[in-house]
Amino acid sequence: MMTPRDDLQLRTATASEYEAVSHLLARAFGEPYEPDEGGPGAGIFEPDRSLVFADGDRIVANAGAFTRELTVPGAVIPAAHVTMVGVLPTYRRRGLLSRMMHRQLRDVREGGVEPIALLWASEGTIYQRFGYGHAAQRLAFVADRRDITLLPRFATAGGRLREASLEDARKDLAALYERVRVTRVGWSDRTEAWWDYVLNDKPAHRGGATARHALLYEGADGLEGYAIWRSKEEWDHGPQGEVAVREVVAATPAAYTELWRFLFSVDLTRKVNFWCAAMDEPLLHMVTEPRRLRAQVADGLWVRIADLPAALTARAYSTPLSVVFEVDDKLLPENAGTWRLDAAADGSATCVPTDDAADLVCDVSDLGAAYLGGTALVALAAAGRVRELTPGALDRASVAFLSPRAPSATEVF
Ligand SMILES: CC(=O)SCCNC(=O)CCNC(=O)[C@H](O)C(C)(C)COP(=O)(O)OP(=O)(O)OC[C@H]1O[C@@H](n2cnc3c(N)ncnc32)[C@H](O)[C@@H]1OP(=O)(O)O
Repeated sequence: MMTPRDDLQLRTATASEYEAVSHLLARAFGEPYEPDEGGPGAGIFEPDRSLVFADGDRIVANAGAFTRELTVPGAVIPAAHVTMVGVLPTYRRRGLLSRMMHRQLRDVREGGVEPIALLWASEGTIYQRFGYGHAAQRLAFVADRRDITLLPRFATAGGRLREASLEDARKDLAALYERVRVTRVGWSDRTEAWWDYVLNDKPAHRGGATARHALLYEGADGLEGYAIWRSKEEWDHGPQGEVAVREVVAATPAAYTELWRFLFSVDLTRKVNFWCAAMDEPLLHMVTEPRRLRAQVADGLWVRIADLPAALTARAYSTPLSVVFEVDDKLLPENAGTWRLDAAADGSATCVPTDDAADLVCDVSDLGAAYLGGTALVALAAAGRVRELTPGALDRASVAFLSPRAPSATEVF
């Protein structure tokens, strides 16, 4: 590390500093800076949760958080959605990120409302040192649509597809998303300001593709699913266009089938690109040759337990469980120690300090990784991260922590 900048003071931002923070982030990410005064980014900015370092009148580092709900196994909970983290290139490796992360986690914990923090990492290597665990992987695929055939059992389901502009469809999209997101672990709530942000489709960001369209599927009882997508024209001895899928939200299997049947059949296109399919993506079970989806595993959500007993009792478990964890947490020592977690069949759970002998030994990042029910404790044990002291405890805890459907993430925040 270069000489630490202990002289710089950490403080929260003011509302008028949004552009200065955006400018800093553009520099840190190596992106062109685009003023967004009054734009969708400004609408979701939470200055009082934005921790900044200023050197004189220049903001040189920022770490923010959004106040949102997150669906976790069996519950919807408040969770700090950590975001907009950046340090100016000439201030890097002087400990500024570390100071922001320590303060942010302390604030989240002492706020007493959000038992966990979560984030998307620009690089996985950054956040594990602060106790984040990899909680939701995703699948990204770019398939040649000519290779993708639905199994014969997926005969046309009936219903109706219609296309609409994002603006016209917005109310319908929001209503359906709200219905579905509470059933999907890893999905966050969306206020009106969030819909402005999610549906923002600046021409400069389209890379030569069309505007985004909404594709809506209606069954006998009304709207059952939608997709947001765009296409890009390309020619090379014939049509080579691409369909880029932003999100697919379906309340019924019929909606899911018909939306994807359409997306895999757009005239003059060859490639279908979807970057945030779930690890248990249904398409893998719907097509004749799953291999041809060419799906690749990528990281998605990283979770940090801020308040261990609050977090472990906020979610539900797949089976009743009684287990004693010995947990290490260097950054938030209140989480460290030996805890008994009891989960009952009715979904309630208690988590209290105990003097009983531990069944399992782990780091707080392992509980973060397991929190959404997508990373099995048994896999973390195989990796040498979780240690079993009582035979059988690992399997029992592992099964209880798992979520029936894999957690997934719909949007980078
Ligand atoms: C949730 C989000 O917003 S993700 C976006 C994160 N931001 C970016 O990727 C933008 C570009 N990068 C940056 O702005 C900065 O390099 C940051 C924010 C990643 C790191 O900020 P810094 O102030 O340099 O971090 P800091 O000096 O506190 O480093 C802490 C430790 O992490 C390590 N570290 C920090 N960033 C990285 C990295 N990108 N790769 C590897 N190690 C890293 C440092 O080497 C240091 O290790 P040490 O404790 O063993 O010495």
